Amino acid sequence: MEPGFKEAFVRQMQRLMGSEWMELSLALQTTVPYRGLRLHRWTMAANHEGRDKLVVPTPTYAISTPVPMPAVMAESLAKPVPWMTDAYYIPEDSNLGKTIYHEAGAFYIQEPSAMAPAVALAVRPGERVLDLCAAPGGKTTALARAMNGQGVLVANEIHPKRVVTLAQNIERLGIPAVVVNESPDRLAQTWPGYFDAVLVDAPCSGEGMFRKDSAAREQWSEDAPVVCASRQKDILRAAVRLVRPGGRLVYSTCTLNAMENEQVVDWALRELPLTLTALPNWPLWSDGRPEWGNDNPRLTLTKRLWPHIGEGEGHFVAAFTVARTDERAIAAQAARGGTQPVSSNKRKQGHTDDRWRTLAEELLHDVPIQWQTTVSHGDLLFEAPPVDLVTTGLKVLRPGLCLAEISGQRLQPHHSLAMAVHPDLVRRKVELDPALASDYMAGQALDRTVSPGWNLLMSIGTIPLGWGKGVPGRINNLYPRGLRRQGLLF
Ligand SMILES: C[S@@+](CC[C@H](N)C(=O)[O-])C[C@H]1O[C@@H](n2cnc3c(N)ncnc32)[C@H](O)[C@@H]1O
Repeated sequence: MEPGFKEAFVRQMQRLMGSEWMELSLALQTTVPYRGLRLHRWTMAANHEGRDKLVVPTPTYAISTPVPMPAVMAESLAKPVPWMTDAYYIPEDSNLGKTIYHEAGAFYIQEPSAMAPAVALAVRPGERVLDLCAAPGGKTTALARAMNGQGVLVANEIHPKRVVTLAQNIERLGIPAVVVNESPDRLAQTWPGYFDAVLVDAPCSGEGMFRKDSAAREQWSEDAPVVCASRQKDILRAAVRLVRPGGRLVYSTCTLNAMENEQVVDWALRELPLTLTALPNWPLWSDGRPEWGNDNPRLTLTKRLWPHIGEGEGHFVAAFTVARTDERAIAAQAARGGTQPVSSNKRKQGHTDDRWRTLAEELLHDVPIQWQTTVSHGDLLFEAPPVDLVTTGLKVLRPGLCLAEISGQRLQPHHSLAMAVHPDLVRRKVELDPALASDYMAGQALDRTVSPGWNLLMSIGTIPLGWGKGVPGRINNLYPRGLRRQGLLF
């Protein structure tokens, strides 16, 4: 038996792949896993520079305007990931994850093959998009980048602990998403046919991660693919109901197992109102195998990344169009105005909170329409959810961007607002050099003289880091205690 693999796994792969298993096995055991990152607040593209501020009104969210990556960082990113814009391979021992730039959401570290499902969903600004199995948020954050801060993005995670991590990543990357903690079935009952595009990055037996994750190898059992396939079908049944007629659904896994890949897709094509659509010809990805899924010839439209062939870990992706759905979905589509893009500033009517209005006017040159009223949730004030998204009765962690929090008698701007707001909207900013930014993220007060009493957006270049407050002789540090780290690199 090959070291590190369970016997039943080896038997299963030999049965499936024949002699090719030897190549895969060798690659899994003798080559290093691929690592990558996606630029998020940064871009390598030159065309984001020099927007004409007289013509283009300042967008509400920073995410709408990625900024050019510093040349010195760009030099270390030599090899692009071919299937994703602004994504690069990084060395296995890269310490970019320990830098101030990572903590500020300039990029997201993600295994390259895992970038493909968000590309496959091909979302556009203004769409209504759901990431149904979203934690820790790798794909949600890519979807948000593609949506440019426009439309409705909902990130759902069923697991109560994992949804907290999801919300933290969404905050760090400055994303104005709705975050929910529900079962797919409950969402399907509440939002029939609401979304233009739904991503199902399904829980799976994780065989594609065996090279990089010894825990995945140890946790695998012979039953896992059977249990996972049954769960995947349940999730897909619900997911289909969430998509508008004619909308898109992407199904992905990080397993090699045919039972969870080709066989689930073959089942979905027979049981659900779905047709497969072609994916781009990503370099070194292979077609799905019809012989592993009931000889269904359409399965060549699905894609696999094999760790012994492609430049990434194991992944499977299938893209569907939803042909028709139930009557509730058709009625819901008519009610929301067909396939029209949704305007991000069309929000439910929240409360007009005088304290928030005063704070917002003090902080911002111009208070965007969607922040003029708020909804409250305990001590927190949020932007109201999109106008046509029903959230009553759901476990909603974040109905939208968190704007402010009540602290004693006072209202303070929330860290999420600092991370999401477009810096050009903010009245008072303090730009830090990298060394000072590292001190700030460690929680130190900064020795600078500014007018006392002001809330200040601290930033590195134009990338926001958090709030500070002017007091005589220094800037008090409002970076959240739970996020502080000593010795971040720069
Ligand atoms: C592959 S992970 C998602 C990774 C994520 N999309 C990303 O890119 O960071 C699958 C997720 O599905 C969740 N999950 C597990 N069982 C589920 C179920 N029955 N319904 C929906 N989601 C489930 C898991 O908690 C896990 O967070």
